[in-house]
Amino acid sequence: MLHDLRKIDWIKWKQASESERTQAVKELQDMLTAWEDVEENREGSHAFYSIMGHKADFILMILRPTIQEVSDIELRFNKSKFAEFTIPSYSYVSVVELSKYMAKEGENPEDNPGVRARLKPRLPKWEHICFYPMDKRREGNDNWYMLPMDERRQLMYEHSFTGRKYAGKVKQIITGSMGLDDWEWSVTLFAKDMLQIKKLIYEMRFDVVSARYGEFGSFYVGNLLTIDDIPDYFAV
Ligand code: VOV
Repeated sequence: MLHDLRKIDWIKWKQASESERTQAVKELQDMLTAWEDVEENREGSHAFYSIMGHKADFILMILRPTIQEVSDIELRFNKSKFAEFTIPSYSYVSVVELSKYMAKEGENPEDNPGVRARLKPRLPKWEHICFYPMDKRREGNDNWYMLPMDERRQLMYEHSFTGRKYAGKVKQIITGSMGLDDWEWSVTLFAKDMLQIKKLIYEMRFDVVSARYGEFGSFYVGNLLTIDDIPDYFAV
C-alpha cells in the first residue's frame, strides 16, 4: 500500500490556462475511473480524500497485490498533467498482513474466507479519513518487544475489544511497515462521522497497549473526494 500525500500548488493552478486545468482534472478523473474498475474486479483498492490543515491538500491511497504495481501507478500519476500542480508532502509504504495474535494453530490462513478478505481489503468510501503512522515503544521497562507472547496477546485482545465497540462506525486498516518505512504501522481509519474517530482514539488511549506502548506520528484528517466532486473542488 502507498499513502501519497500532496499539496496543490494553488498559485500555479490559478495561473494555468482553463484548458490546462480541464485537462488535468480530466486526467485525474480518468485515473480514478480506471482504479474503480480494478476495485470492481477485486484486484486492488484505492482512496482519494482532501486533507484539512497545512500538512497536505489530499491523500491518495493505492493498494495492489504487488509492490511493482503500486510503483507503476505512482509513476503514471507523477507523469500526469494533474501531478504538475502537486507538491509531495508525505508518503508511506506498507503491506497488508495477517495477525500473529489471532492466528489459529494448524489452520492454513488461505482456507479461511475471512482471512482471504482481510488480505485483499476494499477501502470503504466513507465520508472521513484519519491516517497516522505509529510504533510500539521500546524504552526501558516499556519495551513491547520484550513482553512474552501471552501478555501481548492479552493486551491486543483488550485493544480489539475497544475497537469492536465501533463496529459500523469506524473501519480500520492497519498495515505493517517494519523495514519498509520510518514507523512500524500505518493506521488508517474511515468514518461516516468524524467525531467517532476522535472518540475511538480517545478511548484507546486508556488501553495499556496504547497508553504504555503506543507512539504516534503526525495525524492527517480529511473528507472524501468523489470523481464527481473533483471539478468543484478544483474550480477557481
Ligand atoms: C475500529 C477499531 C479497531 C479494531 C476493531 C481493531 C482491532 C484489532 C485487532 C483484532 C488486532 C489484532 C489482530 C490484527 O488484526 O492484527 C489489531 C491490531 C492492531 N491494531 Fe487495531 N483495531 C482498531 C483500531 C485501531 C487503532 C485506532 C489503532 C491505533 C492505536 C491508537 O491508540 O491510536 C490500532 C492499532 C493497531 C496495531 C498497531 C495493530 C497491530 C499490532 C501488532 O503488534 O501486530 N488499531 N487491531
